[in-house]
Amino acid sequence: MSLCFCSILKPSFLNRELDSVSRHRLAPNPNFKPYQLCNLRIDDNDFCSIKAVHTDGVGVLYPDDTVSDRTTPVDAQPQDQVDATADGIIGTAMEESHEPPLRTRAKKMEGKKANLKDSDKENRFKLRNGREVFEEKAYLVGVARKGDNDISFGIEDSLSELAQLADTAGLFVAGSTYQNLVAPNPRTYIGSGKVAEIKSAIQAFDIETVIFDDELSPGMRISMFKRVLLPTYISFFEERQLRNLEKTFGGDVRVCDRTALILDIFNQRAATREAALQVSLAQMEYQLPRLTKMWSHLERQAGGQVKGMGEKQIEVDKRILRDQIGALKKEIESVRKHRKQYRNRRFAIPVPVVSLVGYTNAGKSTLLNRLTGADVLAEDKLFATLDPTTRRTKNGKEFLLTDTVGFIQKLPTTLIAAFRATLEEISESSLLVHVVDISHPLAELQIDAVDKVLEELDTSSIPKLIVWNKVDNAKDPDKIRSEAKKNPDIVCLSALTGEGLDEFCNAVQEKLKDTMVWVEALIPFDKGELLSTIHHVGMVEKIEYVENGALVRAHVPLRFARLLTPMRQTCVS
Ligand SMILES: Nc1nc2c(ncn2[C@@H]2O[C@H](COP(=O)(O)OP(=O)(O)OP(=O)(O)O)[C@@H](O)[C@H]2O)c(=O)[nH]1
Ligand SMILES: [Mg+2]
Repeated sequence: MSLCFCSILKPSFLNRELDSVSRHRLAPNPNFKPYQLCNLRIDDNDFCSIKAVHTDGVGVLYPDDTVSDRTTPVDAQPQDQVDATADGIIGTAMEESHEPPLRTRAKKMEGKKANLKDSDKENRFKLRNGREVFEEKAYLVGVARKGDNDISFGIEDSLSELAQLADTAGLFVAGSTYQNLVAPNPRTYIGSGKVAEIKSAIQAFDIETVIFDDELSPGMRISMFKRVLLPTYISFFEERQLRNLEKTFGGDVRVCDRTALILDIFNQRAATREAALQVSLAQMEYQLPRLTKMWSHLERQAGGQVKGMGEKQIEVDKRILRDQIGALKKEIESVRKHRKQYRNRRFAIPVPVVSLVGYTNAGKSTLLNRLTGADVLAEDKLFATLDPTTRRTKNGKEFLLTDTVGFIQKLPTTLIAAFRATLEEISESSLLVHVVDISHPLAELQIDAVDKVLEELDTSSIPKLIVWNKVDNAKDPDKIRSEAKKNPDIVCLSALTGEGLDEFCNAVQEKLKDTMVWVEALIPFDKGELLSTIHHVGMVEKIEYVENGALVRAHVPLRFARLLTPMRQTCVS
């Protein structure tokens, strides 16, 4: 019987040990019914049935290829029993504990260990987040577009970034390859010769996962409408690269693409409920078009006796998935409302908000920690930060600094869409600080990639300041420093050593001043608290104490200036 990794909600493509942790976070609502499709086995060696758990019943495909009714009731099995029999894909309802049952993990690992040579055993299990995790071997594949004159990442750079992503996801990169093509092969992304070469590499290196640098086509049916309007479409059915490659590589080799890898990292790293919900939404939206034909194996296996069943099942799955997407969107909306209320409360005290944006690993969190004494995770891994953190700066003038999720080239649009709510922080800030890792050989391309995302987020009206970070790590720091001096919008610093931080704070103040309005107001003595707020949030030029109060000349945020209206004497904006 052929196996089908057809889990709708299989949250992690790679490190399954962490799956349950994330899924538990996704179940804050008891009415939020989880369901997965999973491969079950009855003994240690053989898969005996494919079981589909739905909200209204279970469909089971037995070894003799007969198909049960979908309304077969679910056997109430203890969680750990089911986990132990599933092929690494946990297939039952969520439980309260964040830890997968110890017995299950031990059993899964024992199985893997047993298949390894002694020399491999010690090296393949790594401690991650206090847990022993099996480190899968990955092989990376890319396509260099011939005649592509775009100023973008070269294939080798793109593959080395993919290797960093794989490392962040906890994979061991055993090798990589690429092919020069005018356009990716619609059936298999790469040519047949390359496919054969990768097959040999899979055997030679004992590869478990092959990762492609671009998003592989899921195999969507092209509608008649598109066919008529867009005759350049290659065929009636867009080829299914992912499934074709899986079939070709065969066995247990998993095929995934850059988007799936990024989603997996996000899934592992989502630390708050909002982030977990957003990642889950992105995963479902990524999965939806990939459900096509997933069930066609049922028709084949049933000898064509249940013609149309696969098609029907896809529709059912899609409907369920769409319902889940709808429910998730509602949950995200309610979390978002909460966040908005919090933001509004924050706005009541009109301290300017400065958002740190930039390419992943540029040093945003390190800068936030330096300036605010926060303790945000900052490490040499991609996508260390997923949730925005806002803190008040400690030195000199006050402003709120917000750390945000990093960007990357080829950022999946599903992810941008899912994180749009979080990224609202960016579009509502008074100033954007674009943090660049100036020591990175591809700094310029990274700047372009970030600018592209910022454009998508419609931030053109917000003033920007550019920070050239990691100057301590640059090949020629003096040259960088003198280059930066030539441009008033650029500050050169090192968040690690502290060099240039004062200049940075001054530059932020100058930029913020441009966003403020000039006021001259007479503050009565009994409104002393207004005077201290002006000191906090604005820039006071002069205070004169006169008979009936303090005459203040200052730059203040527009919202605060409105509060001062009754007391203003003259106003030049
Ligand atoms: N040499 C040097 N290293 C730095 C500097 N700033 C940050 N780093 C290092 O760069 C790595 C990434 O820093 P983070 O602050 O996590 O980067 P980030 O932009 O928040 O990354 P994401 O959250 O993944 O988007 C860490 O290992 C930091 O120690 C710097 O000024 N100099
Ligand atoms: Mg960060």
